[in-house]
Amino acid sequence: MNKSVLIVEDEFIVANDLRLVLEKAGYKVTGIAASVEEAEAELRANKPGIVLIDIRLKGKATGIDLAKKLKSGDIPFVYLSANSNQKILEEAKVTEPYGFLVKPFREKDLLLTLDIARYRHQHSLESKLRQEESLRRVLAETAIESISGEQKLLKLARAIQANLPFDLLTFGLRPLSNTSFNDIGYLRIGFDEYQFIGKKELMTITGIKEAAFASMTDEGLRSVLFDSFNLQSYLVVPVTLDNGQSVHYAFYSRQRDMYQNDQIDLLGRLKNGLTDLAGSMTGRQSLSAGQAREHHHAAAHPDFKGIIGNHHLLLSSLDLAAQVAPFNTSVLILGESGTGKEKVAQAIHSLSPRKNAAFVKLNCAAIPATLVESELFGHEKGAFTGATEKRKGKFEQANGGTIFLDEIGELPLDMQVKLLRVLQEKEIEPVGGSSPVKVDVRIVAATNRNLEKEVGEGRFRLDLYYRLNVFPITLPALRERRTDIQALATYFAEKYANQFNKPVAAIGSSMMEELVSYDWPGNIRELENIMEQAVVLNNGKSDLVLRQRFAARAGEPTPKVTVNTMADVKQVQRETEREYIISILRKTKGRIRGVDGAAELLNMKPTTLESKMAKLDIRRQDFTNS
Ligand SMILES: Nc1ncnc2c1ncn2[C@@H]1O[C@H](COP(=O)(O)OP(=O)(O)OP(=O)(O)O)[C@@H](O)[C@H]1O
Repeated sequence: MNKSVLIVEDEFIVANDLRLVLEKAGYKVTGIAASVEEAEAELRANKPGIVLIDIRLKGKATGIDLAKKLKSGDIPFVYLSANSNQKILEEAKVTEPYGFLVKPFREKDLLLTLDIARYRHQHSLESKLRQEESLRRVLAETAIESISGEQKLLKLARAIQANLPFDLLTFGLRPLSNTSFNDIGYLRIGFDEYQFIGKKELMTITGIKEAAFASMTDEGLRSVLFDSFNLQSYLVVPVTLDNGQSVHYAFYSRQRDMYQNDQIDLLGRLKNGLTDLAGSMTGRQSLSAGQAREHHHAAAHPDFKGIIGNHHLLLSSLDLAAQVAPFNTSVLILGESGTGKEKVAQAIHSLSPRKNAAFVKLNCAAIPATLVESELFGHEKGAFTGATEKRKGKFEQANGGTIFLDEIGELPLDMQVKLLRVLQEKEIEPVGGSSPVKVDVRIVAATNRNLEKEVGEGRFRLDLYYRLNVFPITLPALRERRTDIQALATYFAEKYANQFNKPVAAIGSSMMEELVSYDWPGNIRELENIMEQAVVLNNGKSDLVLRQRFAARAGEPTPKVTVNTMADVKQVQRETEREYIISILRKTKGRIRGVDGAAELLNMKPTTLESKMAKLDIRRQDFTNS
């Protein structure tokens, strides 16, 4: 990106000061505008590398209005504001700024913010360009491959998903023919799994009768698809073939307002490739040639193995993870506790070229503030009392690999400054060390806090927030993807049955109903614990059942006294499990092994029971005389 800046600021003295600072630092100032109109005129004359925008300006339009226009023109911008209240931060956030400076700011903050903004823009642009390039290649290769139209559409579906997310992709000649309906499509059913939808499948799923196709209109078909597949938005790309025929690709999503200018522009740039592909699909190989169909039910993407679920919100997050994985870009994973942030961080590592190096985790909330620095950066022998030996910190352990900084919102402010330095300089300073050490580490951070709020309240540095927020991925709460609960519960039931060497029991229907309607404040971790407990307590002959009723019902506020935190959930489970094992041990008078021993009654291996008892603080001898 070129080092030119447009300043949009209505206070002349401030604007002039900015100009002097920027010019001294080697930037070219293309102009100073006091209002949105003036800024637009400046932009027409000169396209700057970056724009500094004051939020409140002369005239009716605000800096936020200008930002929206800059965003669609892909010009990066940084806000300047005298006020950092949360409401303004939230409004500004919607426009996805590259930085935010709170007045008054120091010269060095200004230059740092511009540096970060340029870095972010360059990285997001680079990865976008690389992806588009590879997509264009796939289109060209698929167009000349001699495979069926259905297989071609499947290839397109897989390749384009990350750039243009969809839940259903259809393809067909237009206008709809009343003699031969030959639309084909793919429904996304897993991360990399698609189900073919042809006329037959459509009739089965939607209940449309053969006769209805004769008078089917485009709108009629769309409304059937919307109802049957629970769709909320769509985008159609019409292309015209050499012979004058018109063909429509249609992308449908379960998310509202999924398709914006970005995607329309992308499709515009891909139009030639899509036209060639459409030509090859409607030409030699007819669409309904009846060739062997690839009903694609393959296992999910290998690197997302163990991440169960196919709700569209989860799949969108995994798309982002797959998209960013190959690059060194920092990633910020957001989501409530127990939603799978660490799992996704690991997947990003194993999908990256760093996969053979270390993945090192540090939970910023779990170490005392005084030890964070030496945990992260290591220390020299004698650096502080107790430092009897030189020790490598997490950054050095992760060299060449990935560091996962969990609960980044808990990092003390002085450590935030040091972390920012590592991000910029790519070097660390061990505690008590005299010289910095170069490290090559990719950072994936996670938090369940609202970082904007933390910034607004002065607990999290704005510059670090922007640097980490280069690529945010938000994981949905379990209650937002209830359709995945059954698959997850079954997965955990099998996992723990195998682990405890017990037969896999079915989940009783009333238990499943409760699981699906519960609000899951502890998300997947809570579900996993509940399933583990149900398996442990199962007698191996009947279905799994819930041992206690949930505290929080769907739609009802979580009662304060019972289960509020993960720790509460664990405590309740621990106690129930403990009570149950104790009741069995009372019956067997402390006998664990043999016929009618506690292990047999609980249908678990005696050694498993013994380790459970140790974990739950239960002593066998307490029951031998009772
Ligand atoms: N989609 C998934 N499929 C199967 N298991 C999952 C999935 N997501 C998470 N888990 C499991 O749920 C538990 C919690 O996940 P994880 O530790 O990744 O959550 P987290 O968001 O990092 O939690 P926290 O914020 O509390 O650190 C783990 O045991 C993990 O293996």
